[in-house]
Amino acid sequence: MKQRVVVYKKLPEALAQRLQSEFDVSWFDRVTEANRADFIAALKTAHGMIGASLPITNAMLEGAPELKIASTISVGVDNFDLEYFRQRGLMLAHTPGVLTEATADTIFALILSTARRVVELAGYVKAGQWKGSIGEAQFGVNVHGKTLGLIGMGRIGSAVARRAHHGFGMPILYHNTRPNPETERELDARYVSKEELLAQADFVCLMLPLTPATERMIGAREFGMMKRSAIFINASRGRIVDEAALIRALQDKTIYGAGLDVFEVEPLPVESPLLTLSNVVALPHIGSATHETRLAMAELAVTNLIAGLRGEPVPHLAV
Ligand SMILES: NC(=O)C1=CN([C@@H]2O[C@H](COP(=O)(O)OP(=O)(O)OC[C@H]3O[C@@H](n4cnc5c(N)ncnc54)[C@H](OP(=O)(O)O)[C@@H]3O)[C@@H](O)[C@H]2O)C=CC1
Ligand SMILES: O=CC(=O)O
Repeated sequence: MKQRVVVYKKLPEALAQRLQSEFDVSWFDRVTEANRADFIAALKTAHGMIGASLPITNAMLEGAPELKIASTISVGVDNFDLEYFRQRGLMLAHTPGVLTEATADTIFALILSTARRVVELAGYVKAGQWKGSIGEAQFGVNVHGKTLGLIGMGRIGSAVARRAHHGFGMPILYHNTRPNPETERELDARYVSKEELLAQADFVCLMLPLTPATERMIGAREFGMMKRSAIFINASRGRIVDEAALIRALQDKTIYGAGLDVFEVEPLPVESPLLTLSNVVALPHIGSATHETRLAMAELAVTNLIAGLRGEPVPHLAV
């Protein structure tokens, strides 16, 4: 008998066929309130599941006694309770590496567009407000030569630092759980405490996983420690930041601006004050969203899933 798989994100046709040829598959392009009960019912007999962008609760998995592996099409694994996976002996696979460069590109887009007010001023042109030569009211701030502070210098953080160091001559400060001497040598980066980083950096960029230790790691106290000219960049997870404190810091001009790809609640509610602030660039969680990268992520996630179900070594296990 074929093993059963539940897919909860639309997959490219070739990958869908790869799964279909080997497994008995239940397909959900995405899970909504309308089909949530069907999704949970499908899990009851599933051996494997693959998808993204959906919090998978322990209650959903309690009803899935045959489950061996969940394969997420993301590097972040915060949609799962890792301790539950460990206790049940379930595998959780993810997609590190293949999205590193695309996500670093997005972060650099946020750095540049926030500092140079690209989105705001493109809107000014489109609105027909460009009537004469621009003046100080439209000036931004330099990126080249400014200090980049990275909280989280892992795969993506290092790729951002490489762009900053080699392309923009930016001195790099970083803060991890521990120093990384190799990265320091390669990028001439300096390991500092979180407090020193917040006080010194012109751009404070978060590139961390969301974990119990990082949840709400940045709040009013931390914004208060940043330079008034600092630009805050977050493309890791919204819940690492106290969003109400961020909004206050931006409204009060405690900091200069923010470039954000992630939010406490996604999609960002249309009534969020963040959308009314001209010193904010807000993106719809597009860190890895290029055709090439999303395909590579889906391919890796399918490879992880198939390996797990065949009892072979899984290339990228988070648990
Ligand atoms: N916006 C988007 O679309 C995307 C967002 N992401 C997010 O980015 C995150 C990072 O991805 P990636 O770079 O591949 O992950 P890595 O594991 O390579 O890097 C994470 C870094 O965070 C550091 N870190 C973890 N916990 C702490 C802590 N408590 N204090 C200080 N530093 C800490 C780690 O330091 P150490 O090595 O010392 O443990 C590590 O250097 C993902 O988990 C995901 O949430 C990823 C892709 C796309
Ligand atoms: O947010 C995206 C991820 O891959 O994690």
